[in-house]
Amino acid sequence: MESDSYRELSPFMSNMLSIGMITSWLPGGRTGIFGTLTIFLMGWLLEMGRSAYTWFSERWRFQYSLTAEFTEGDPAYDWVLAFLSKQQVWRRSWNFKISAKTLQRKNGVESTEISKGHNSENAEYVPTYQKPQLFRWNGYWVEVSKSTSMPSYDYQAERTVCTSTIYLTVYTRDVSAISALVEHARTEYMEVSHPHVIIHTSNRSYAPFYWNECKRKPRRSLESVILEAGVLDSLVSDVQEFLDMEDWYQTAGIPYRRGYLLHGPPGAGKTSTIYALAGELGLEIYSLSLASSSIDDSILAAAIACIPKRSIFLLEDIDCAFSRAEDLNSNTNNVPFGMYGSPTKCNVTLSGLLNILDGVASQEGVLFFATTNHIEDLDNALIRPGRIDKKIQYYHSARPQATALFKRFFPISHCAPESAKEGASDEEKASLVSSLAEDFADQIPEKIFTTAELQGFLLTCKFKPEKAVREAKEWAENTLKEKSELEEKKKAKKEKIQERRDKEEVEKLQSTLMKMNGLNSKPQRSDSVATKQPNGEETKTTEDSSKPIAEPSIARSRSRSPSSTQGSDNDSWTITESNIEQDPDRR
Ligand SMILES: Nc1ncnc2c1ncn2[C@@H]1O[C@H](COP(=O)(O)OP(=O)(O)OP(=O)(O)O)[C@@H](O)[C@H]1O
Repeated sequence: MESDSYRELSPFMSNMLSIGMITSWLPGGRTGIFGTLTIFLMGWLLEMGRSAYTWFSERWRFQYSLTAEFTEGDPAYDWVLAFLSKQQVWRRSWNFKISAKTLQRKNGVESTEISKGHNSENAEYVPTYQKPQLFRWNGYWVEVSKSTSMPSYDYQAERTVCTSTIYLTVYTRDVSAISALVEHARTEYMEVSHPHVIIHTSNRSYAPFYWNECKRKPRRSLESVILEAGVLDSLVSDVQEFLDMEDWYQTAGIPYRRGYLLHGPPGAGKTSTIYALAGELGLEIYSLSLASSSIDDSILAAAIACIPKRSIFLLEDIDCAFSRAEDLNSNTNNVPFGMYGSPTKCNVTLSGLLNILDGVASQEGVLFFATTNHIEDLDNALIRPGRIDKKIQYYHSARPQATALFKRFFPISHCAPESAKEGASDEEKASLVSSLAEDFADQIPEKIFTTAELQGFLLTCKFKPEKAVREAKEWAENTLKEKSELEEKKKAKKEKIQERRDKEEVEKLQSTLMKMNGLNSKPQRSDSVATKQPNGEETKTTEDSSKPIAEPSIARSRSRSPSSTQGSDNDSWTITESNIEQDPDRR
């Protein structure tokens, strides 16, 4: 800074000199070298004063202030944004970034405050803090400023990205002021976030990794997730116990983390459970999909390294990563992308994931949640205790779930059954809804439909419980029919694919054997002996030229893979070279 002032001095001096020269020759100006020198001296004194002020103020600032830096992507960045919004620093802001309100978290200021009664619910006002602003907090002067990195193009996300950094300068020598401010910011952030569940995701596929997407969803109550009795309570108390027992884990020398696997049919409520749990316990979710080809072991390790303590790390549909390889290999040529057997490729290796779960790359104090529709496809090593500590199975909807869902859809506060008598009390209406719920459950075959399917049907009968009961049977029959037709189609398609695979495999093996035969017959030709005929002509004879080339037999065998704990059978093709073996010359 000091040297900068001196560097600035020489152009300043030459400017003063030229101004002095010009003014001295203007009409009425003081002529001569004396006038020029006076102006030059005055300018020089002013500049020296300015430099001295800068020098002293910078030294003072350096010694009596502390600056904290918060970079976008780090959770503390969000805390500080929420804190600044609460401090109303934006009231002195010159710049706002305005965008349509979406689920995306942007830490905008309260729209009602900024718009003073105008309807601005649809827009989000985010102060940019591009110019430094000073405010008082807890008896300290604090200055906020922000810088944004040069834009770079993210090829994966196909858009230009910039990273912002917020600087908070607290004018004090007390370091604890900064930590108090950060803690205060975090508490306020939790308060602001309370009505929502915050879900962080990322589409960055290169270093430095950070969770660059943040969404908020309205909190979902635990009661709204309908599961078998006791399942949710036991999960919530398990998670709560884990969060309360950090000391015990440390004393016992056990890694402080816990893994949960939620498995069962799609639409049974696995994701809903995790969101409701996060809302109940005030935890943030960091979610990744291993189905994305941009994620590899190093990205996964970096991702988990940036997750703060007491958060949920969610890997959805974990089976997509390591299983179904057979399916994927089989038919990538002819099936459109996104359909059965689509060529999605996961770059995360099983050992990479195991390392993360084992703690080599994992973060202490993080709750790991994985969901899958196919637990049978998962490697046993992945789900052994220590990596997955609690497994929860989800089922198709049973009768109690169907009735509970019906009651949740038709609360008497929102709809009165048509069949209720005029002037019926709330109790009477409630008991009527309960009996309608039983009638509804009578129409629905047990453990066939998922809760999501039942929810889809009930949505077509909003505010009309009687209609739902009337139409349930027909809906169930039609849906079952559709399902079985779909299953048939899928089966036929699978068989076709399998047939084609078999054919290709046979052709491949046959051509390999033909080649082997060709190789085997070559040395025999070289064994051919040249014999001289009495007439002097040389003739070549091959030892077994008369023997027919044996056709290999190809048979399909089923072998049980020792690594497969689920006992899945592997189809494999073997070549039975019985006829080759019988013929020692062919070896
Ligand atoms: N047990 C349940 N209780 C309440 N709602 C449910 C339940 N199961 C499913 N739903 C509803 O069905 C929809 C899908 O549920 P959700 O995403 O939780 O299922 P999932 O098991 O995670 O499915 P997938 O395996 O496909 O991810 C949500 O709208 C949710 O409200």
